[in-house]
Formats: sequence, structure tokens, C-alpha cells
Amino acid sequence: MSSAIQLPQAQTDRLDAICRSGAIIPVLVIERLDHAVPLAKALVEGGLNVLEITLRTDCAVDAIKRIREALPEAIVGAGTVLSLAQYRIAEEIGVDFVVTPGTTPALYEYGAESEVPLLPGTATVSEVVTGWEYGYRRFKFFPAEANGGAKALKSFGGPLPEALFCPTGGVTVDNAADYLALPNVMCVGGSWMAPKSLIDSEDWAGITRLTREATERYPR
Ligand SMILES: O=C[C@H](O)COP(=O)(O)O
Ligand SMILES: CC(=O)C(=O)O
Repeated sequence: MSSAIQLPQAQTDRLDAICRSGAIIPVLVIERLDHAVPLAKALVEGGLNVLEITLRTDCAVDAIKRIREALPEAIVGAGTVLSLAQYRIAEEIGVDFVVTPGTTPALYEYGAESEVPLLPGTATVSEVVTGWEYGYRRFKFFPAEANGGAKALKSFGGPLPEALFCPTGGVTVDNAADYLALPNVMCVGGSWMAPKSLIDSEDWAGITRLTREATERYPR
């Protein structure tokens, strides 16, 4: 069975372009507005220009606005979108994509009709099949390591070979290799190159170093 509301192919193509432009999408929690631009610059300098800013903090929306102004070359997504109200805010501030950690039918429907493509979070085959009914073929797998990691995703590829994933949650510079070797993985997401300790100490050079280590090991 499929829904009357279907994601246009053009949105899948846009997600492919975003998720294939680098092997890694950094998932960022920004607690201080003045950290937004130097943090984003540190990541871009290290070779990552697709950034997911989670809407988990009070300053996240303003942080996205500042990063978009300061770094027009960056592709900026809003993460941790949990409601239609947050999706609308993300649309209003002009993000390039929206990410959810988990996805309700209402979010799938809204995303299918939005101009801003949705990378929907899933943790089980049933959740992927729910998205499939709305025409989705690209998903986040979250929390990846806690849900069986690369072994689980490899198994998803049996019944659903057309579904491609961005695993996130517990991904590290080392285990990223296991995911990126799978045919159904487009890229991985993670926070390891921008840990809270380095953000709190404003060690932007340290973040660029970790980012460069990751991009040199996993060039697209
Ligand atoms: O909630 C966590 C983010 O999705 C990234 O996960 P991570 O900190 O394990 O890399
Ligand atoms: C887990 C994740 O990427 C999110 O909170 O959107």
C-alpha cells in the first residue's frame, strides 16, 4: 500500500546531492551563539561543508541564521526536528535540509510536500517501510551503534536494497569505515570531530584537526 501523498523524485535527488557531497555530516549542538560561526568555519576549513545544526538549544535557530550569512558556501541543515512547528521554522530560515531523529507519519507527509527535503530518522525496518509508503528512499539510521550498527544496516539491504542511509549515533573515525563500506550507506553522521570539550574551550584549531583527520581518511 502507498500513500496518496508521495515524495517527488526531485527531493530524493536533492538529498543524494547533499549526502554524497562528503562522506561525513557533522551533527552539532551549539550552546552559545558566539560559537556558531567559528565552529562552522573550523569544520569547513577541515573539509566538511555539509553541517547539521540540531534544534536542541535555545540559540540553534539564530546560530543557523548566522552560519548561513557568514558561510554561504556551507550546506546547512536543521537537525532534531521533532514537530511540524519546528519544520516550519526551519523552512522560514531557509535551511537546505531537515533531519529528524525519529519520524511520525505526520512528519513524513509534511516533508513530502515541503520545498525543504527531509532526511527522516529511522531505527527499524518497519519505520523505513512507513517512509517507503510516502515515497522516501533515503533515511537516517539512528542511533546506529545502539541499534546493531553496520551489521543491522547490512541486513536492511536484503529486503530494501533501494533504501540508502546516513547512520548516526555512536559513529567514530574508526568504525565509520564499516558503515562506508556498505552499498546502502551514503555517508555517516557524527559529533566526534566537534566534541563538547573542544567547543567549550573554543579550540577551533583542534576541531579543524579532527575534521581534517576524518576527511583525509574518508575522502568522498
Ligand atoms: O545525538 C547524537 C547525534 O546524533 C550524534 O551522535 P554522536 O554524538 O554519537 O556522534
Ligand atoms: C540524531 C539526529 O541527527 C537528530 O537529532 O536529528
